[in-house]
Amino acid sequence: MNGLPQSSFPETSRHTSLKISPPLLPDNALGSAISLISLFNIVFKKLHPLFSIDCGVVLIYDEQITVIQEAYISTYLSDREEIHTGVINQPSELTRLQKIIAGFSFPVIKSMAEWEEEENVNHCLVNNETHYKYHCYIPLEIENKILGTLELHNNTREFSTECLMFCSNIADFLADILYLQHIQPLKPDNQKAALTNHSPKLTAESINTESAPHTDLLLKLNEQLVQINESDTLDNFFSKAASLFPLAYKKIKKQLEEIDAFKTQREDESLHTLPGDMAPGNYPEIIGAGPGMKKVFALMDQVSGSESSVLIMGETGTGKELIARAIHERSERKDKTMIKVNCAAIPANLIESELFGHEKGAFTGATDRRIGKFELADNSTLFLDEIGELPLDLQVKLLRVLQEKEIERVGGKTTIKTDVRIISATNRDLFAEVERGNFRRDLYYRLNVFPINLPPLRERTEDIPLLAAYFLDRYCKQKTGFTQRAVKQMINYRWPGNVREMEHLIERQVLLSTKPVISEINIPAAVKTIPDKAGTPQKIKTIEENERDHIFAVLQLCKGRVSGTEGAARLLGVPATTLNSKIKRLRLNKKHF
Ligand SMILES: Nc1ncnc2c1ncn2[C@@H]1O[C@H](COP(=O)(O)OP(=O)(O)OP(=O)(O)O)[C@@H](O)[C@H]1O
Repeated sequence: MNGLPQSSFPETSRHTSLKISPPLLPDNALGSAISLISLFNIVFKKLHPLFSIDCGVVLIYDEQITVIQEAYISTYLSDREEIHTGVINQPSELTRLQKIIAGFSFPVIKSMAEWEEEENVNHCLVNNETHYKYHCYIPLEIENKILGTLELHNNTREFSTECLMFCSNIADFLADILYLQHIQPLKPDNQKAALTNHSPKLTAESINTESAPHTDLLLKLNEQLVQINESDTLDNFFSKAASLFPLAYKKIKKQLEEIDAFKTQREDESLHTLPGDMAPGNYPEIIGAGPGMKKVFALMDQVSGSESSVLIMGETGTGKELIARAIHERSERKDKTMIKVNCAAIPANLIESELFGHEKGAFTGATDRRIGKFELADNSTLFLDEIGELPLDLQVKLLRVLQEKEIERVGGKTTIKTDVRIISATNRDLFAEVERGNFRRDLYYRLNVFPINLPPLRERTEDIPLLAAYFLDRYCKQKTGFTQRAVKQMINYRWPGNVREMEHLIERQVLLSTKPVISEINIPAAVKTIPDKAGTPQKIKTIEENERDHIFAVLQLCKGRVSGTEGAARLLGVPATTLNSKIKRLRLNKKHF
Protein backbone atom coordinates (compact mmCIF):
# COMPACT_ATOMS: atom_id res chain seq x y z
CA MET A 1 0.00 0.00 0.00
CA ASN A 2 2.09 2.78 -1.27
CA GLY A 3 1.52 6.03 0.48
CA LEU A 4 0.19 4.69 3.78
CA PRO A 5 2.11 6.12 6.69
CA GLN A 6 4.40 3.62 8.36
CA SER A 7 3.36 4.78 11.83
CA SER A 8 -0.18 3.72 11.12
CA PHE A 9 0.72 0.00 11.24
CA PRO A 10 0.61 -0.77 14.93
CA GLU A 11 1.66 -4.26 15.89
CA THR A 12 -1.44 -5.84 17.31
CA SER A 13 -0.95 -9.52 17.77
CA ARG A 14 1.36 -12.43 17.15
CA HIS A 15 -0.07 -15.81 16.39
CA THR A 16 1.83 -18.95 16.92
CA SER A 17 -0.98 -21.31 17.87
CA LEU A 18 -4.65 -21.74 17.20
CA LYS A 19 -5.56 -19.45 20.08
CA ILE A 20 -7.19 -16.18 19.27
CA SER A 21 -5.23 -13.17 20.46
CA PRO A 22 -7.05 -10.50 22.44
CA PRO A 23 -9.07 -8.39 20.07
CA LEU A 24 -7.83 -4.97 19.25
CA LEU A 25 -10.04 -2.24 20.58
CA PRO A 26 -9.31 0.91 18.62
CA ASP A 27 -10.11 4.28 20.13
CA ASN A 28 -13.32 4.57 18.22
CA ALA A 29 -14.30 1.08 19.45
CA LEU A 30 -15.04 -0.11 15.94
CA GLY A 31 -16.76 -3.40 16.28
CA SER A 32 -16.13 -3.94 12.61
CA ALA A 33 -12.37 -3.68 13.03
CA ILE A 34 -12.40 -6.32 15.70
CA SER A 35 -14.54 -8.85 13.93
CA LEU A 36 -13.00 -8.44 10.52
CA ILE A 37 -9.47 -8.65 11.77
CA SER A 38 -10.25 -11.75 13.79
CA LEU A 39 -11.84 -13.41 10.82
CA PHE A 40 -9.10 -12.24 8.52
CA ASN A 41 -6.45 -13.67 10.85
CA ILE A 42 -8.15 -17.02 10.97
CA VAL A 43 -8.59 -17.13 7.24
CA PHE A 44 -5.03 -16.04 6.58
CA LYS A 45 -3.66 -18.62 8.97
CA LYS A 46 -5.49 -21.28 6.97
CA LEU A 47 -4.48 -19.85 3.62
CA HIS A 48 -0.83 -19.47 4.42
CA PRO A 49 0.10 -23.16 4.86
CA LEU A 50 -2.12 -24.15 1.98
CA PHE A 51 -0.97 -21.75 -0.71
CA SER A 52 2.22 -20.30 0.87
CA ILE A 53 0.80 -16.80 0.80
CA ASP A 54 3.36 -14.45 2.34
CA CYS A 55 1.15 -11.45 2.92
CA GLY A 56 -2.57 -10.74 2.93
CA VAL A 57 -4.21 -7.30 3.12
CA VAL A 58 -7.83 -6.21 3.47
CA LEU A 59 -8.43 -2.63 2.40
CA ILE A 60 -11.73 -0.90 3.13
CA TYR A 61 -12.61 2.16 1.06
CA ASP A 62 -14.98 5.01 1.67
CA GLU A 63 -18.19 5.35 -0.31
CA GLN A 64 -16.52 7.35 -3.11
CA ILE A 65 -13.42 5.09 -3.24
CA THR A 66 -11.05 7.99 -2.64
CA VAL A 67 -9.89 7.07 0.85
CA ILE A 68 -8.70 3.92 2.59
CA GLN A 69 -10.68 3.91 5.81
CA GLU A 70 -9.26 0.79 7.40
CA ALA A 71 -6.73 -1.84 6.48
CA TYR A 72 -5.59 -5.13 8.03
CA ILE A 73 -2.33 -6.68 7.09
CA SER A 74 -1.17 -10.21 7.89
CA THR A 75 2.42 -11.00 7.07
CA TYR A 76 4.05 -14.37 7.42
CA LEU A 77 7.49 -13.97 8.90
CA SER A 78 9.25 -17.03 7.59
CA ASP A 79 12.38 -16.57 9.70
CA ARG A 80 10.29 -16.57 12.87
CA GLU A 81 7.61 -18.97 11.61
CA GLU A 82 4.83 -16.72 12.77
CA ILE A 83 2.12 -14.46 11.47
CA HIS A 84 2.20 -10.77 12.24
CA THR A 85 -0.94 -8.72 12.01
CA GLY A 86 -1.27 -4.98 11.68
CA VAL A 87 -4.25 -2.65 11.60
CA ILE A 88 -4.67 0.80 10.12
CA ASN A 89 -7.59 2.86 11.22
CA GLN A 90 -6.51 6.33 10.13
CA PRO A 91 -8.05 7.21 6.80
CA SER A 92 -5.55 7.91 4.03
CA GLU A 93 -6.03 8.97 0.44
CA LEU A 94 -5.63 6.43 -2.33
CA THR A 95 -2.39 6.74 -4.28
CA ARG A 96 -2.25 6.42 -8.05
CA LEU A 97 -1.47 2.69 -7.85
CA GLN A 98 -4.12 2.09 -5.21
CA LYS A 99 -6.71 3.80 -7.41
CA ILE A 100 -5.87 1.34 -10.18
CA ILE A 101 -6.22 -1.53 -7.74
CA ALA A 102 -9.49 -0.19 -6.34
CA GLY A 103 -10.76 -0.02 -9.91
CA PHE A 104 -10.34 -3.77 -10.45
CA SER A 105 -13.87 -5.09 -10.55
CA PHE A 106 -12.77 -8.74 -10.91
CA PRO A 107 -9.83 -10.74 -9.47
CA VAL A 108 -6.52 -9.72 -11.01
CA ILE A 109 -3.14 -11.45 -10.80
CA LYS A 110 -0.07 -9.33 -11.51
CA SER A 111 3.62 -10.00 -11.29
CA MET A 112 6.33 -7.55 -10.33
CA ALA A 113 7.46 -7.53 -13.97
CA GLU A 114 3.99 -6.61 -15.19
CA TRP A 115 3.65 -3.75 -12.71
CA GLU A 116 7.05 -2.43 -13.71
CA GLU A 117 6.22 -2.64 -17.37
CA GLU A 118 2.80 -0.99 -17.03
CA GLU A 119 3.35 1.53 -14.25
CA ASN A 120 7.11 1.73 -14.01
CA VAL A 121 7.00 0.59 -10.40
CA ASN A 122 6.33 -2.63 -8.55
CA HIS A 123 3.52 -2.64 -6.02
CA CYS A 124 5.04 -3.06 -2.59
CA LEU A 125 3.99 -2.43 0.98
CA VAL A 126 5.88 0.46 2.49
CA ASN A 127 6.40 -1.05 5.92
CA ASN A 128 7.69 -4.26 4.50
CA GLU A 129 11.06 -4.28 2.89
CA THR A 130 10.22 -7.27 0.79
CA HIS A 131 9.39 -6.34 -2.75
CA TYR A 132 6.85 -9.03 -3.41
CA LYS A 133 7.14 -10.64 -6.83
CA TYR A 134 3.58 -11.89 -7.23
CA HIS A 135 0.37 -10.06 -6.43
CA CYS A 136 -3.30 -10.91 -6.46
CA TYR A 137 -6.18 -8.42 -6.05
CA ILE A 138 -9.74 -9.49 -5.39
CA PRO A 139 -12.47 -6.87 -5.05
CA LEU A 140 -14.72 -7.01 -1.99
CA GLU A 141 -17.93 -6.35 -3.76
CA ILE A 142 -21.62 -6.52 -3.07
CA GLU A 143 -24.20 -5.77 -5.72
CA ASN A 144 -21.59 -4.21 -8.04
CA LYS A 145 -20.43 -1.88 -5.30
CA ILE A 146 -16.75 -2.13 -4.37
CA LEU A 147 -16.29 -1.92 -0.60
CA GLY A 148 -12.64 -2.83 -0.50
CA THR A 149 -9.95 -5.11 -1.85
CA LEU A 150 -8.39 -8.34 -0.66
CA GLU A 151 -4.72 -8.25 -1.65
CA LEU A 152 -2.39 -11.23 -1.55
CA HIS A 153 1.36 -10.99 -2.05
CA ASN A 154 3.96 -13.69 -2.54
CA ASN A 155 7.72 -13.69 -2.57
CA THR A 156 8.45 -16.81 -4.56
CA ARG A 157 5.31 -18.61 -5.54
CA GLU A 158 2.96 -17.63 -8.35
CA PHE A 159 -0.76 -17.67 -7.59
CA SER A 160 -2.50 -20.77 -8.86
CA THR A 161 -6.04 -20.94 -10.23
CA GLU A 162 -6.96 -23.05 -7.20
CA CYS A 163 -5.70 -20.34 -4.87
CA LEU A 164 -7.57 -17.66 -6.80
CA MET A 165 -10.77 -19.68 -6.60
CA PHE A 166 -10.51 -20.20 -2.85
CA CYS A 167 -9.56 -16.63 -2.17
CA SER A 168 -12.38 -15.25 -4.32
CA ASN A 169 -14.84 -17.13 -2.13
CA ILE A 170 -13.11 -15.85 0.98
CA ALA A 171 -13.38 -12.33 -0.45
CA ASP A 172 -17.14 -12.89 -0.87
CA PHE A 173 -17.51 -13.70 2.84
CA LEU A 174 -15.43 -10.76 3.88
CA ALA A 175 -17.57 -8.53 1.65
CA ASP A 176 -20.75 -9.90 3.24
CA ILE A 177 -19.51 -9.13 6.70
CA LEU A 178 -18.13 -5.77 5.68
CA TYR A 179 -21.43 -4.85 4.17
CA LEU A 180 -23.26 -5.93 7.28
CA GLN A 181 -21.05 -3.86 9.51
CA HIS A 182 -20.79 -0.74 7.41
CA ILE A 183 -24.40 -0.43 6.45
CA GLN A 184 -25.84 2.78 7.78
CA PRO A 185 -28.44 2.41 10.49
CA LEU A 186 -31.73 2.09 8.72
CA LYS A 187 -35.24 2.37 9.86
CA PRO A 188 -36.33 -1.02 11.11
CA ASP A 189 -38.94 -1.32 8.37
CA ASN A 190 -36.44 -0.69 5.62
CA GLN A 191 -33.67 -2.72 7.13
CA LYS A 192 -35.04 -6.12 6.36
CA ALA A 193 -35.77 -5.17 2.77
CA ALA A 194 -32.39 -3.51 2.33
CA LEU A 195 -30.52 -6.49 3.62
CA THR A 196 -32.45 -9.00 1.62
CA ASN A 197 -32.19 -6.91 -1.51
CA HIS A 198 -28.52 -6.17 -1.28
CA SER A 199 -27.37 -9.62 -0.59
CA PRO A 200 -29.66 -12.56 -1.04
CA LYS A 201 -27.30 -14.51 1.20
CA LEU A 202 -27.93 -12.26 4.19
CA THR A 203 -31.40 -12.18 5.61
CA ALA A 204 -32.89 -10.17 8.38
CA GLU A 205 -33.00 -13.36 10.38
CA SER A 206 -29.28 -13.77 10.02
CA ILE A 207 -28.61 -10.61 11.94
CA ASN A 208 -31.72 -10.69 14.04
CA THR A 209 -32.41 -6.97 13.81
CA GLU A 210 -36.10 -6.96 13.21
CA SER A 211 -36.58 -3.90 15.40
CA ALA A 212 -33.19 -2.86 16.66
CA PRO A 213 -31.06 -0.38 14.73
CA HIS A 214 -27.91 -1.81 13.22
CA THR A 215 -25.65 -0.10 15.76
CA ASP A 216 -27.10 -2.43 18.36
CA LEU A 217 -25.74 -5.33 16.45
CA LEU A 218 -22.30 -3.74 16.40
CA LEU A 219 -22.48 -3.16 20.13
CA LYS A 220 -23.52 -6.74 20.66
CA LEU A 221 -20.71 -7.91 18.44
CA ASN A 222 -18.25 -5.77 20.31
CA GLU A 223 -19.45 -7.10 23.64
CA GLN A 224 -19.07 -10.66 22.46
CA LEU A 225 -15.67 -10.12 20.98
CA VAL A 226 -14.35 -8.41 24.09
CA GLN A 227 -15.19 -11.63 25.90
CA ILE A 228 -12.97 -13.60 23.55
CA ASN A 229 -9.75 -13.96 25.41
CA GLU A 230 -6.40 -15.71 25.12
CA SER A 231 -7.83 -19.07 26.06
CA ASP A 232 -10.39 -19.09 23.26
CA THR A 233 -9.90 -21.73 20.67
CA LEU A 234 -10.82 -21.52 17.03
CA ASP A 235 -13.97 -23.55 17.72
CA ASN A 236 -15.06 -21.20 20.50
CA PHE A 237 -14.49 -18.26 18.29
CA PHE A 238 -16.54 -19.79 15.54
CA SER A 239 -19.42 -20.69 17.81
CA LYS A 240 -19.55 -17.03 18.93
CA ALA A 241 -19.27 -15.84 15.35
CA ALA A 242 -22.01 -18.29 14.39
CA SER A 243 -24.52 -16.67 16.69
CA LEU A 244 -23.81 -13.28 15.17
CA PHE A 245 -23.44 -14.09 11.49
CA PRO A 246 -25.13 -17.41 10.93
CA LEU A 247 -25.07 -17.36 7.16
CA ALA A 248 -21.68 -15.79 6.61
CA TYR A 249 -20.35 -18.14 9.26
CA LYS A 250 -21.85 -21.12 7.52
CA LYS A 251 -20.20 -20.13 4.27
CA ILE A 252 -16.83 -19.44 5.85
CA LYS A 253 -16.98 -22.69 7.76
CA LYS A 254 -17.81 -24.58 4.59
CA GLN A 255 -14.93 -22.90 2.84
CA LEU A 256 -12.52 -23.69 5.64
CA GLU A 257 -13.72 -27.28 5.63
CA GLU A 258 -13.05 -27.40 1.91
CA ILE A 259 -9.58 -26.02 2.51
CA ASP A 260 -9.01 -28.61 5.22
CA ALA A 261 -10.31 -31.38 2.98
CA PHE A 262 -8.07 -30.19 0.18
CA LYS A 263 -5.13 -30.09 2.58
CA THR A 264 -5.93 -33.59 3.83
CA GLN A 265 -6.17 -34.80 0.26
CA ARG A 266 -2.77 -33.28 -0.52
CA GLU A 267 -1.33 -34.79 2.64
CA ASP A 268 -2.89 -38.16 1.81
CA GLU A 269 -1.26 -38.08 -1.60
CA SER A 270 2.13 -37.12 -0.25
CA LEU A 271 4.82 -39.72 0.32
CA HIS A 272 4.80 -41.35 3.74
CA THR A 273 8.19 -41.15 5.41
CA LEU A 274 9.37 -43.43 8.17
CA PRO A 275 10.64 -41.91 11.39
CA GLY A 276 14.42 -42.14 11.48
CA ASP A 277 14.72 -43.54 15.00
CA MET A 278 13.31 -46.97 14.19
CA ALA A 279 16.57 -48.74 13.43
CA PRO A 280 16.48 -52.53 13.82
CA GLY A 281 17.91 -53.94 17.05
CA ASN A 282 19.22 -57.45 17.67
CA TYR A 283 16.75 -59.04 15.29
CA PRO A 284 16.99 -57.29 11.92
CA GLU A 285 14.89 -60.00 10.25
CA ILE A 286 12.00 -59.30 12.61
CA ILE A 287 10.33 -55.97 12.05
CA GLY A 288 8.81 -54.21 15.02
CA ALA A 289 9.64 -51.09 16.96
CA GLY A 290 6.55 -50.55 19.08
CA PRO A 291 6.20 -51.49 22.75
CA GLY A 292 4.52 -54.84 21.90
CA MET A 293 7.45 -56.14 19.87
CA LYS A 294 10.04 -54.57 22.16
CA LYS A 295 8.63 -56.73 24.96
CA VAL A 296 8.91 -59.80 22.72
CA PHE A 297 12.53 -58.95 21.82
CA ALA A 298 13.40 -58.59 25.51
CA LEU A 299 11.95 -62.06 26.22
CA MET A 300 13.85 -63.51 23.27
CA ASP A 301 17.08 -61.99 24.60
CA GLN A 302 16.45 -63.69 27.93
CA VAL A 303 15.61 -67.16 26.62
CA SER A 304 17.75 -67.58 23.49
CA GLY A 305 20.94 -68.63 25.24
CA SER A 306 19.17 -71.04 27.61
CA GLU A 307 17.94 -74.61 27.12
CA SER A 308 14.41 -73.86 28.34
CA SER A 309 11.35 -74.95 26.41
CA VAL A 310 9.56 -72.02 24.88
CA LEU A 311 5.87 -71.76 24.05
CA ILE A 312 5.05 -69.05 21.50
CA MET A 313 1.43 -68.00 21.41
CA GLY A 314 -0.21 -65.73 18.90
CA GLU A 315 -2.81 -65.56 16.16
CA THR A 316 -2.07 -67.04 12.77
CA GLY A 317 0.54 -65.09 10.78
CA THR A 318 1.91 -63.10 13.71
CA GLY A 319 5.41 -64.48 13.18
CA LYS A 320 5.62 -67.41 15.61
CA GLU A 321 7.86 -69.45 13.33
CA LEU A 322 10.03 -66.41 12.64
CA ILE A 323 10.52 -65.93 16.38
CA ALA A 324 11.25 -69.64 16.90
CA ARG A 325 13.95 -69.53 14.21
CA ALA A 326 15.46 -66.38 15.66
CA ILE A 327 15.67 -67.97 19.11
CA HIS A 328 17.30 -71.08 17.65
CA GLU A 329 19.76 -69.06 15.60
CA ARG A 330 20.91 -67.21 18.70
CA SER A 331 21.25 -70.36 20.81
CA GLU A 332 24.19 -72.71 21.35
CA ARG A 333 22.50 -75.11 18.94
CA LYS A 334 22.59 -72.73 15.99
CA ASP A 335 25.13 -74.79 14.03
CA LYS A 336 22.53 -77.49 13.44
CA THR A 337 19.38 -76.80 11.46
CA MET A 338 16.17 -76.28 13.40
CA ILE A 339 13.69 -79.06 12.60
CA LYS A 340 10.04 -78.16 12.17
CA VAL A 341 6.94 -80.29 12.56
CA ASN A 342 3.52 -78.88 11.78
CA CYS A 343 1.25 -80.95 13.99
CA ALA A 344 -1.86 -79.77 12.12
CA ALA A 345 -0.61 -80.67 8.67
CA ILE A 346 0.13 -84.35 9.30
CA PRO A 347 -2.65 -86.94 9.23
CA ALA A 348 -3.17 -88.38 12.73
CA ASN A 349 -2.10 -91.90 11.67
CA LEU A 350 1.28 -90.66 10.44
CA ILE A 351 2.23 -88.20 13.14
CA GLU A 352 3.86 -90.73 15.43
CA SER A 353 6.12 -91.98 12.66
CA GLU A 354 6.81 -88.40 11.63
CA LEU A 355 7.95 -87.50 15.14
CA PHE A 356 9.73 -90.67 16.21
CA GLY A 357 10.48 -92.47 12.91
CA HIS A 358 9.67 -96.10 12.07
CA GLU A 359 11.43 -99.34 11.37
CA LYS A 360 11.06 -101.11 8.03
CA GLY A 361 7.82 -103.14 8.04
CA ALA A 362 6.46 -101.45 11.15
CA PHE A 363 3.11 -100.96 9.35
CA THR A 364 1.69 -101.39 5.87
CA GLY A 365 3.57 -99.04 3.58
CA ALA A 366 6.65 -98.80 5.83
CA THR A 367 8.95 -100.14 3.17
CA ASP A 368 12.06 -98.47 4.60
CA ARG A 369 13.37 -97.42 7.96
CA ARG A 370 12.56 -93.77 8.54
CA ILE A 371 14.33 -91.36 10.88
CA GLY A 372 11.87 -89.26 12.83
CA LYS A 373 12.06 -85.51 13.48
CA PHE A 374 13.14 -86.03 17.07
CA GLU A 375 16.21 -87.94 15.96
CA LEU A 376 16.93 -85.37 13.26
CA ALA A 377 16.74 -82.61 15.84
CA ASP A 378 19.36 -84.24 18.10
CA ASN A 379 21.62 -81.48 19.45
CA SER A 380 19.35 -78.98 17.78
CA THR A 381 15.89 -77.44 18.24
CA LEU A 382 12.58 -79.10 17.39
CA PHE A 383 9.88 -76.59 16.51
CA LEU A 384 6.45 -78.08 17.16
CA ASP A 385 4.10 -75.79 15.27
CA GLU A 386 0.37 -75.86 16.02
CA ILE A 387 1.00 -78.02 19.08
CA GLY A 388 -2.65 -77.58 20.10
CA GLU A 389 -3.62 -79.92 17.23
CA LEU A 390 -1.61 -82.87 18.58
CA PRO A 391 -3.97 -85.83 19.29
CA LEU A 392 -4.29 -86.78 22.99
CA ASP A 393 -2.64 -90.21 22.63
CA LEU A 394 0.41 -88.61 21.07
CA GLN A 395 0.48 -85.95 23.77
CA VAL A 396 1.16 -88.80 26.24
CA LYS A 397 4.00 -90.14 24.10
CA LEU A 398 5.49 -86.70 23.61
CA LEU A 399 5.44 -86.05 27.35
CA ARG A 400 7.28 -89.32 28.00
CA VAL A 401 9.93 -88.49 25.42
CA LEU A 402 10.42 -85.04 26.92
CA GLN A 403 10.79 -86.48 30.40
CA GLU A 404 13.03 -89.42 29.52
CA LYS A 405 14.91 -87.74 26.69
CA GLU A 406 14.81 -90.93 24.66
CA ILE A 407 12.64 -92.18 21.82
CA GLU A 408 11.64 -95.46 20.29
CA ARG A 409 10.98 -95.67 16.56
CA VAL A 410 7.56 -97.12 15.63
CA GLY A 411 8.08 -100.87 15.37
CA GLY A 412 11.52 -100.56 16.95
CA LYS A 413 12.80 -102.34 20.02
CA THR A 414 15.67 -100.12 21.08
CA THR A 415 15.58 -96.75 22.75
CA ILE A 416 17.54 -93.87 21.25
CA LYS A 417 18.91 -91.04 23.40
CA THR A 418 18.13 -87.59 22.08
CA ASP A 419 19.15 -84.13 23.18
CA VAL A 420 16.48 -81.84 21.80
CA ARG A 421 15.36 -78.36 22.74
CA ILE A 422 11.64 -77.84 22.22
CA ILE A 423 10.06 -74.66 20.97
CA SER A 424 6.35 -75.01 20.40
CA ALA A 425 3.77 -72.64 19.00
CA THR A 426 0.02 -72.36 18.96
CA ASN A 427 -2.66 -69.98 17.82
CA ARG A 428 -5.09 -71.46 20.32
CA ASP A 429 -5.64 -70.51 23.91
CA LEU A 430 -3.82 -73.61 25.11
CA PHE A 431 -4.75 -73.09 28.75
CA ALA A 432 -8.43 -73.00 27.78
CA GLU A 433 -7.84 -76.26 25.87
CA VAL A 434 -6.40 -77.76 29.07
CA GLU A 435 -9.49 -76.64 30.98
CA ARG A 436 -11.70 -78.19 28.30
CA GLY A 437 -9.78 -81.48 28.56
CA ASN A 438 -8.42 -81.27 25.00
CA PHE A 439 -4.80 -80.77 26.03
CA ARG A 440 -2.89 -82.55 28.80
CA ARG A 441 -2.14 -80.31 31.74
CA ASP A 442 1.21 -82.01 32.49
CA LEU A 443 2.38 -81.55 28.88
CA TYR A 444 1.17 -77.95 28.92
CA TYR A 445 3.37 -77.13 31.92
CA ARG A 446 6.30 -79.01 30.40
CA LEU A 447 6.09 -76.95 27.16
CA ASN A 448 5.15 -73.66 28.74
CA VAL A 449 8.34 -73.12 30.73
CA PHE A 450 8.95 -69.80 29.01
CA PRO A 451 5.85 -68.30 27.34
CA ILE A 452 6.05 -65.61 24.67
CA ASN A 453 2.84 -63.89 23.58
CA LEU A 454 2.88 -62.31 20.14
CA PRO A 455 0.43 -59.43 19.81
CA PRO A 456 -1.81 -59.38 16.72
CA LEU A 457 -0.93 -56.77 14.11
CA ARG A 458 -4.03 -54.66 14.81
CA GLU A 459 -2.69 -54.12 18.33
CA ARG A 460 0.69 -52.88 17.12
CA THR A 461 -0.31 -50.49 14.38
CA GLU A 462 2.88 -48.48 14.94
CA ASP A 463 4.73 -51.37 13.24
CA ILE A 464 2.53 -51.30 10.12
CA PRO A 465 4.45 -48.60 8.16
CA LEU A 466 7.74 -50.35 8.96
CA LEU A 467 6.47 -53.75 7.88
CA ALA A 468 4.96 -52.25 4.73
CA ALA A 469 8.28 -50.65 3.78
CA TYR A 470 10.12 -53.89 4.56
CA PHE A 471 7.87 -56.00 2.33
CA LEU A 472 7.88 -53.39 -0.43
CA ASP A 473 11.65 -53.54 -0.46
CA ARG A 474 11.53 -57.32 -0.51
CA TYR A 475 9.10 -57.55 -3.42
CA CYS A 476 10.08 -54.57 -5.50
CA LYS A 477 13.22 -52.50 -5.31
CA GLN A 478 11.91 -50.03 -7.91
CA LYS A 479 9.04 -48.66 -5.86
CA THR A 480 9.88 -45.82 -3.54
CA GLY A 481 7.16 -46.09 -0.94
CA PHE A 482 3.54 -45.51 0.00
CA THR A 483 1.38 -42.43 0.13
CA GLN A 484 0.02 -41.28 3.47
CA ARG A 485 -3.39 -42.50 2.29
CA ALA A 486 -2.13 -46.03 1.66
CA VAL A 487 -0.49 -46.13 5.09
CA LYS A 488 -3.69 -44.85 6.72
CA GLN A 489 -5.68 -47.57 4.96
CA MET A 490 -3.30 -50.21 6.28
CA ILE A 491 -3.42 -48.80 9.81
CA ASN A 492 -7.22 -48.78 9.82
CA TYR A 493 -7.57 -52.37 8.59
CA ARG A 494 -7.92 -55.17 11.16
CA TRP A 495 -5.58 -57.72 9.53
CA PRO A 496 -7.22 -61.02 10.54
CA GLY A 497 -4.34 -62.86 8.85
CA ASN A 498 -1.79 -60.57 10.56
CA VAL A 499 1.70 -60.07 9.10
CA ARG A 500 1.33 -62.91 6.60
CA GLU A 501 -1.78 -61.30 5.16
CA MET A 502 0.01 -57.98 4.91
CA GLU A 503 2.98 -59.54 3.17
CA HIS A 504 0.72 -61.15 0.56
CA LEU A 505 -1.31 -57.98 0.09
CA ILE A 506 1.79 -55.91 -0.59
CA GLU A 507 3.18 -58.52 -2.94
CA ARG A 508 -0.10 -58.32 -4.89
CA GLN A 509 -0.21 -54.52 -4.71
CA VAL A 510 3.27 -54.30 -6.21
CA LEU A 511 2.02 -56.22 -9.24
CA LEU A 512 -1.13 -54.12 -9.57
CA SER A 513 0.47 -50.71 -9.21
CA THR A 514 2.21 -49.16 -12.20
CA LYS A 515 3.40 -46.03 -10.39
CA PRO A 516 6.64 -45.73 -8.38
CA VAL A 517 4.64 -44.91 -5.24
CA ILE A 518 1.81 -47.13 -4.02
CA SER A 519 -1.04 -44.69 -3.56
CA GLU A 520 -3.88 -47.00 -2.67
CA ILE A 521 -4.21 -50.42 -1.04
CA ASN A 522 -6.91 -52.84 -2.14
CA ILE A 523 -8.04 -53.72 1.33
CA PRO A 524 -10.07 -56.93 1.22
CA ALA A 525 -13.79 -56.68 1.88
CA ALA A 526 -14.78 -57.96 5.31
CA VAL A 527 -14.75 -61.74 5.27
CA LYS A 528 -17.27 -63.81 7.17
CA THR A 529 -15.85 -66.02 9.91
CA ILE A 530 -16.95 -68.99 11.98
CA PRO A 531 -15.50 -69.83 15.40
CA ASP A 532 -13.22 -72.87 15.57
CA LYS A 533 -13.19 -75.36 18.46
CA ALA A 534 -11.39 -72.83 20.64
CA GLY A 535 -13.84 -70.08 19.75
CA THR A 536 -11.26 -68.23 17.61
CA PRO A 537 -12.86 -66.72 14.50
CA GLN A 538 -11.75 -68.54 11.36
CA LYS A 539 -12.28 -67.44 7.78
CA ILE A 540 -14.88 -69.56 6.00
CA LYS A 541 -12.91 -71.38 3.33
CA THR A 542 -14.44 -72.36 0.02
CA ILE A 543 -14.47 -76.06 -0.82
CA GLU A 544 -11.72 -75.40 -3.34
CA GLU A 545 -9.58 -73.54 -0.77
CA ASN A 546 -10.06 -76.42 1.65
CA GLU A 547 -9.11 -78.97 -0.98
CA ARG A 548 -6.09 -76.91 -1.96
CA ASP A 549 -4.87 -76.60 1.66
CA HIS A 550 -5.37 -80.30 2.34
CA ILE A 551 -3.56 -81.44 -0.82
CA PHE A 552 -0.80 -78.93 -0.09
CA ALA A 553 -0.32 -80.29 3.44
CA VAL A 554 -0.18 -83.92 2.29
CA LEU A 555 2.20 -83.07 -0.56
CA GLN A 556 4.42 -81.28 1.92
CA LEU A 557 4.44 -84.36 4.10
CA CYS A 558 5.38 -86.53 1.14
CA LYS A 559 8.06 -84.00 0.11
CA GLY A 560 6.23 -83.37 -3.16
CA ARG A 561 6.09 -87.03 -4.18
CA VAL A 562 2.76 -87.77 -5.91
CA SER A 563 2.89 -91.44 -6.91
CA GLY A 564 4.40 -94.57 -5.39
CA THR A 565 4.03 -96.13 -1.97
CA GLU A 566 5.26 -92.98 -0.17
CA GLY A 567 3.37 -90.65 -2.51
CA ALA A 568 0.52 -88.29 -1.71
CA ALA A 569 -1.95 -89.92 -4.16
CA ARG A 570 -1.93 -93.11 -2.09
CA LEU A 571 -2.55 -91.23 1.17
CA LEU A 572 -5.32 -89.22 -0.39
CA GLY A 573 -6.91 -92.30 -1.90
CA VAL A 574 -6.90 -91.10 -5.52
CA PRO A 575 -4.99 -92.23 -8.61
CA ALA A 576 -1.76 -90.28 -9.24
CA THR A 577 -3.17 -88.97 -12.55
CA THR A 578 -6.18 -87.47 -10.73
CA LEU A 579 -3.94 -85.85 -8.14
CA ASN A 580 -1.68 -84.46 -10.85
CA SER A 581 -4.60 -82.83 -12.63
CA LYS A 582 -5.87 -81.41 -9.32
CA ILE A 583 -2.40 -80.00 -8.60
CA LYS A 584 -2.52 -78.32 -11.99
CA ARG A 585 -6.06 -77.00 -11.58
CA LEU A 586 -5.39 -75.66 -8.08
CA ARG A 587 -2.12 -74.09 -9.31
CA LEU A 588 -0.09 -75.79 -6.59
CA ASN A 589 3.58 -75.42 -7.25
CA LYS A 590 5.75 -78.47 -6.66
CA LYS A 591 8.78 -76.30 -5.98
CA HIS A 592 7.21 -75.43 -2.62
CA PHE A 593 7.55 -78.95 -1.25
N1 LIG B 1 7.70 -59.08 12.65
C1 LIG B 1 7.86 -59.56 11.43
N2 LIG B 1 8.80 -59.04 10.62
C2 LIG B 1 8.97 -59.50 9.37
N3 LIG B 1 8.25 -60.49 8.83
C3 LIG B 1 7.32 -61.07 9.59
C4 LIG B 1 7.08 -60.63 10.93
N4 LIG B 1 6.12 -61.40 11.45
C5 LIG B 1 5.75 -62.26 10.50
N5 LIG B 1 6.47 -62.07 9.38
C6 LIG B 1 6.34 -62.79 8.11
O1 LIG B 1 4.97 -63.17 8.00
C7 LIG B 1 4.86 -64.49 7.50
C8 LIG B 1 4.14 -65.37 8.52
O2 LIG B 1 4.98 -65.53 9.66
P1 LIG B 1 5.06 -66.91 10.46
O3 LIG B 1 4.91 -68.07 9.54
O4 LIG B 1 6.24 -66.86 11.34
O5 LIG B 1 3.71 -66.75 11.31
P2 LIG B 1 3.03 -67.81 12.26
O6 LIG B 1 2.53 -67.05 13.43
O7 LIG B 1 3.99 -68.93 12.54
O8 LIG B 1 1.82 -68.30 11.38
P3 LIG B 1 0.92 -69.63 11.58
O9 LIG B 1 0.30 -69.57 12.94
O10 LIG B 1 -0.13 -69.49 10.53
O11 LIG B 1 1.82 -70.79 11.38
C9 LIG B 1 6.28 -64.95 7.22
O12 LIG B 1 6.61 -64.71 5.86
C10 LIG B 1 7.14 -64.08 8.11
O13 LIG B 1 8.42 -63.92 7.60
